[in-house]
Amino acid sequence: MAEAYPIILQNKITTHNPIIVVGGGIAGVSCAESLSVQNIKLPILLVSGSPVVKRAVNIRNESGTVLNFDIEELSLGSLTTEINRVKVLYGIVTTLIAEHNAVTINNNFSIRYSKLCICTGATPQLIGDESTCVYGIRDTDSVELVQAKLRDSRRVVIVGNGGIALELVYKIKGTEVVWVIRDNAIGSVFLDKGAAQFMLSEMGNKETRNKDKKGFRYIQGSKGNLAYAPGGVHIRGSALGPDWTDELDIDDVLTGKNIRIEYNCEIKHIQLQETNNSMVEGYNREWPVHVLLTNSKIIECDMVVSATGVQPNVYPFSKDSHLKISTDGGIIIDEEMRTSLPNVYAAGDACTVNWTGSAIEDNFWFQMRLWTQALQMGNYAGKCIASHLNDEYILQDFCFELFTHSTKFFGHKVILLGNFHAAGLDKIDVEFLLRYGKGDEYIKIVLFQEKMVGAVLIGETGLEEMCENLILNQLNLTDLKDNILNPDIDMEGYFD
Ligand SMILES: Cc1cc2nc3c(=O)[nH]c(=O)nc-3n(C[C@H](O)[C@H](O)[C@H](O)COP(=O)(O)OP(=O)(O)OC[C@H]3O[C@@H](n4cnc5c(N)ncnc54)[C@H](O)[C@@H]3O)c2cc1C
Ligand SMILES: NC(=O)C1=CN([C@@H]2O[C@H](COP(=O)(O)OP(=O)(O)OC[C@H]3O[C@@H](n4cnc5c(N)ncnc54)[C@H](OP(=O)(O)O)[C@@H]3O)[C@@H](O)[C@H]2O)C=CC1
Repeated sequence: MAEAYPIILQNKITTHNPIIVVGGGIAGVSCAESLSVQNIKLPILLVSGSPVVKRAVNIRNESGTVLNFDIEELSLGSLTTEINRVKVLYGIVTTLIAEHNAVTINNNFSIRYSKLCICTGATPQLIGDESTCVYGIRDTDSVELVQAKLRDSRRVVIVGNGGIALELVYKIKGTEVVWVIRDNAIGSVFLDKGAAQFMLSEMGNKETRNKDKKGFRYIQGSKGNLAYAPGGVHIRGSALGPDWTDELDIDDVLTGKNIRIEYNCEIKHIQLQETNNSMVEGYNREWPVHVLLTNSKIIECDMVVSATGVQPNVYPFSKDSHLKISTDGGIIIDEEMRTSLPNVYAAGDACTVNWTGSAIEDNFWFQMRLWTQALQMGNYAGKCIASHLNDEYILQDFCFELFTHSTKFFGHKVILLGNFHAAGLDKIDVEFLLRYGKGDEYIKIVLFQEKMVGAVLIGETGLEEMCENLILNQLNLTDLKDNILNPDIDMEGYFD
């Protein structure tokens, strides 16, 4: 292998082998930034396959651990002035030659590294391609393409039920949308059925049926939880077990918004008008694309947007058979961001964490491919690399103790904390506390064995700090849970 890829030391860059960071996304740039302030003498080289890089700026804490920041796009060249000590190279890493601690750039020349950090992100995992009128969204170019296509479209089919679909469905105006999801509620990657109902009732014109009392929702259960409405009206319900949302009925809420949701199905086949074989009799040639769903319906449309998740970019690194790849396609990393290859690290969407500790036990962090995690992982990878070079002990960063995500869906602020999905918990020991103010807020707190393990906070709830403290300190809430969401009691003040 070494013969096939002769190694040329890039003496122009350094007489020592640099630390090479591959990828100009948030993970790569934050890794380079983090390395630039560590106590290390080695040069730092950022290799990016794109001339435009992304950097997190104006980083601010919404509460102890909930982060928010803006994303700045800048030219690769300007990074050298923005980040001290970092050199840049516009090129694509085409081979990893781990036995020589080297990477090949553009199949042309190779550079040895002291340490390598792979931050190559992910690519949309699409159900088709442009030849079948299927489009995906990942970067600025793809957004522009989809926007342009949408402008000329009368009807679009959106498939997928995660972040992109949620944002797109909300934003599209003037084009009819048929949203195809394989679940029985929208936004299942981030939202439970109650939150989905909250979002839909915001968007649709139709009132939800006979479920609201004085502006708040009361859910029947069997354990005696409280559901509160803003303004202090409260009623005692009973247990909000994990299946409480099964009672909700959200069909057709979007009638009148030019959005139709096809639940519990997938796309089976896409047929273009040029094809002579029509799927069924009565094939309508007015529409260029005919989409056959697994529920046997046929949707006539102009285009399909596939918002169906991402696949980590691990090629060309995965050509090395010693690099362990997870079943989800990411490069497996340990607690100190190391891959299975010596001196090789990974961060951001490209990696898959293999850490012990889970939301079910005493750690409330889990991986999701998100901006915040790309930033935190890149930053921490820089610290890990420096500590290994200096032979120092490193404590895992605090940010990996609690999952936090701050975003906006359907125009509402959404904060997700800890095990907000109540994933993997024994149903018998789970309770939900709920506060629901129509159009205002939706709060769901997940208790497990009387302790808070997760929270969904939609709207301006002001509860993020209290919730994150209660999740982290695992206080027994048996005596407090009935009041924790009572808007008339200042629980934040109580815990101070
Ligand atoms: C449409 C959309 C909206 C999103 N919205 C949100 C949101 O609201 N909130 C949120 O938290 N997350 C959001 N995300 C997810 C978030 O964008 C990603 O999790 C994050 O940007 C990943 O950063 P990264 O640095 O790991 O990868 P990327 O940003 O994908 O960067 C990878 C970089 O590696 C480079 N590269 C790849 N291969 C090579 C190679 N072989 N050689 C050299 N360079 C290479 C690429 O050119 C690129 O510069 C969204 C994602 C999408 C697609
Ligand atoms: N505001 C935010 O936080 C945002 C975050 N993002 C992030 O960007 C990345 C890309 O977003 P997105 O593409 O929405 O990915 P997500 O991972 O968020 O969602 C993918 C969705 O597609 C579904 N899906 C996958 N394959 C198929 C298929 N063949 N047919 C039908 N449905 C399918 C999944 O269903 P199932 O769950 O059943 O597998 C899931 O609902 C993600 O990392 C996401 O977290 C994107 C936009 C906004």
